[in-house]
Amino acid sequence: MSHAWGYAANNGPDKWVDSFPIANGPRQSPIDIVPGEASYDAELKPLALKYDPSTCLEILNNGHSFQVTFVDDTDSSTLKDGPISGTYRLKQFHFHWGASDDKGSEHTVAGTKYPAELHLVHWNTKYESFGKAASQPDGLAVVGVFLKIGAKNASLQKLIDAFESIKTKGRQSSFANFNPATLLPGCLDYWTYDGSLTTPPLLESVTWIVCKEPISISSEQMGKFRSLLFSAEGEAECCMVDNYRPPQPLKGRPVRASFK
Ligand SMILES: O[B-]1(O)OCc2ccc(NC(=S)NCc3ccccc3)cc21
Ligand SMILES: [Zn+2]
Repeated sequence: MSHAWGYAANNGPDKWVDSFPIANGPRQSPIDIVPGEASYDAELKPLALKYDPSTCLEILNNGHSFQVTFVDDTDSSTLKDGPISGTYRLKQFHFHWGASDDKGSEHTVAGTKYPAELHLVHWNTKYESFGKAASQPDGLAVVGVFLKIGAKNASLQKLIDAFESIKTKGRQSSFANFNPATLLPGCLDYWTYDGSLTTPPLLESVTWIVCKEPISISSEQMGKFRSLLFSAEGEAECCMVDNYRPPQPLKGRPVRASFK
């Protein structure tokens, strides 16, 4: 596509294949997770997540979502065990959400859409950088967490309190001492499968780890997510909503469960 990719009718998920043919590849994400068809694997280990809040660097609006980025030059914030081998470093986390509470997540569970989904992005330290890892079949591991409407979430509120400084595309501000572990559900049971980035370049380098248990977000907090803008300052305002790719064909891939 001549213009940058996005989520509108003229540059959205159905158009991405024009510039990124891998969009029709064999291991694309997200998928619809059908619990009854996932196979319990007793060899799957519990997730070993170790996050150091001092590695938190900044919060930014990249025009597709808002993202919190981390210093990833040491093994201070890592993911180990679970379905992966070796050490993966936390690079960033971001969210996908809908214009209304009946949609917004990328993964779905037996067809059920959640209002939002968190992605914690980690890269395999057997490669020298995120960029190098992102092109390798075992390069990335992303923990997905569903959000459901309920009680106000104090941890999400810390992110929301920074939104006025990143309302428009390209804006960023320093963001320190945030512990991503406070965004995880109490139970870390998960489904896992081999997939891809869900945004261009759609690279097929992601071991997906999708938590069964959602975290809560209040309706008011969801409204604040929807007050961010896809558009840059001075452009016609375009609310940042529906920044999710719909489920893609499973193409025979196994989905394993860490729980019975
Ligand atoms: O599918 B996701 O939305 O969730 C998981 C995830 C991880 C990363 C991205 N995209 C990034 S970091 N692009 C920049 C980039 C991509 C590739 C090489 C360098 C730089 C999107 C998603
Ligand atoms: Zn994502």
